[in-house]
Amino acid sequence: RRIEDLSALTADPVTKLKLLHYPPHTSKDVRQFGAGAHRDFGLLTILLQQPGKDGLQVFHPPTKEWLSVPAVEDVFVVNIGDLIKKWTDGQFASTLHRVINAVDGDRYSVPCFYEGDPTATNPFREDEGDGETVEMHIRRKLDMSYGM
Ligand SMILES: O=C(O)CCC(=O)C(=O)O
Ligand SMILES: [Fe+2]
Repeated sequence: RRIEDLSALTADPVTKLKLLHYPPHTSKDVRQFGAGAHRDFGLLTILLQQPGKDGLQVFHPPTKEWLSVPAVEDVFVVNIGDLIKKWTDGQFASTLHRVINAVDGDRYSVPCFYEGDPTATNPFREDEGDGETVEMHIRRKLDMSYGM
């Protein structure tokens, strides 16, 4: 499909900006994280980390290792979400990631979740796939995570 065909996806997008605060990590419990392992729901997440406050880790499936993503000044981390994974039949995989506030003191981060136009359906396929809209997808993911 042509790139212009993606315009339905970006016509009137829903974006969420979260301001996150992770207190110092004091727990000795290895099962505890600032944010447990998850994949973001939507299209793309653009994440600003506080410089020097490492803590974000992404899972690398080939080696089954968790890799640290350094928090570098003026650098954004871009995460692929579940919606892209679904719409590209897994060609672009959503990253499994988690946060542990490893450095002393508080950690702040600012993720921006770009979900796309809630009425859009799969723009990568002529037949629109299963017809699920962005809104239906996000609601389904919220239901699964929080029983909403
Ligand atoms: O705080 C971070 O670095 C990542 C936050 C995150 O993964 C999320 O809010 O979905
Ligand atoms: Fe996330």
